[in-house]
Amino acid sequence: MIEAIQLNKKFKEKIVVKDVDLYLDKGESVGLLGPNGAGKSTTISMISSLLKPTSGDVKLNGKSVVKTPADIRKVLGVVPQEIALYQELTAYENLKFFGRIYNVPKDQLESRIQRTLELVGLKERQKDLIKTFSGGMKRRINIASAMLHEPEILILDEPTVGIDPQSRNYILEMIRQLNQQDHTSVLYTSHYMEEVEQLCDRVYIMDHGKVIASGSQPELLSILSNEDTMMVQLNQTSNELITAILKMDVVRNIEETSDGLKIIAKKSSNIISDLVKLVDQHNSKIINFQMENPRLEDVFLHLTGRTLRD
Ligand SMILES: Nc1ncnc2c1ncn2[C@@H]1O[C@H](COP(=O)(O)OP(=O)(O)OP(=O)(O)O)[C@@H](O)[C@H]1O
Repeated sequence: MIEAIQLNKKFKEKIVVKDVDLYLDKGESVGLLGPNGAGKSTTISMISSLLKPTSGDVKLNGKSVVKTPADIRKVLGVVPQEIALYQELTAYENLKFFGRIYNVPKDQLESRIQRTLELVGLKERQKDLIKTFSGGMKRRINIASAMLHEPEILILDEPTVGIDPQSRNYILEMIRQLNQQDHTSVLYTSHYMEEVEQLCDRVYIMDHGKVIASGSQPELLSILSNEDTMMVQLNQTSNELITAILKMDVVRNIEETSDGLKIIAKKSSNIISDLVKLVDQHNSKIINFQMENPRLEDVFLHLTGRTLRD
């Protein structure tokens, strides 16, 4: 359906997106996961024809979007990172305005506004001014405005940043429904691993402007098939002990979390006994030990040596 081919973007001499290949098939939910500044927004701006690539192309059903941007705008709804609403107008008035911009036929505008308000759960608040809404509610109206022309494809740029957990869950559930029940294709950017894990069939992991890994979640997790992730709780810990664990041959990473030490190590049969000995030498004790299932965050760490939030 949509295909990005060798997309590149330079701002002055700075390369911000490099050789990005990406596709989104009909009905799919695809995630673009990467830390701040990875180039996600720039990539989707090029895909949605808002920004011209320095080189490369984007195709919609085989036809160049760069040459004929009008085609993609008809089938695409874009929810940008910034909330773009008129604060002094009501939710209803905002949607009416956006409906006209998106060329929604006049005789369908009213029913589409009511349907999208229902979708985002704000029908009861339609007569209230936007300035009285919480950040999460504004975001929901922003999503509604991108849905008025009933797009086949929805692109969302970090739609849950800076909003309360309740609105966040609401938005995630709403996007899931749009994808699974209405078969809207979704391209979702985020630096929250959990959201991408929850929503997306396939994932592109971006870092420093490049796609560093892509595939279904099981495919991406298989990158870690030679590693074990374990959560270890100690009765007491010290910097010396953490440094000593990190120095163990098989240990690749260690992170202090609220649940204990998260240790990533090369698969080995004697890691547990070696760990017990080391902990003992430092006059500490393991009070809980658990093998963890690897997650997308660990894939990113494995590939870059950093966490998504570094
Ligand atoms: N118009 C611009 N001119 C110059 N540099 C830019 C411009 N737009 C983006 N950049 C730079 O390009 C890099 C990628 O930015 P982009 O917004 O695409 O990243 P992102 O992954 O979406 O991150 P974020 O979540 O922080 O928006 C950043 O270093 C950013 O400063």
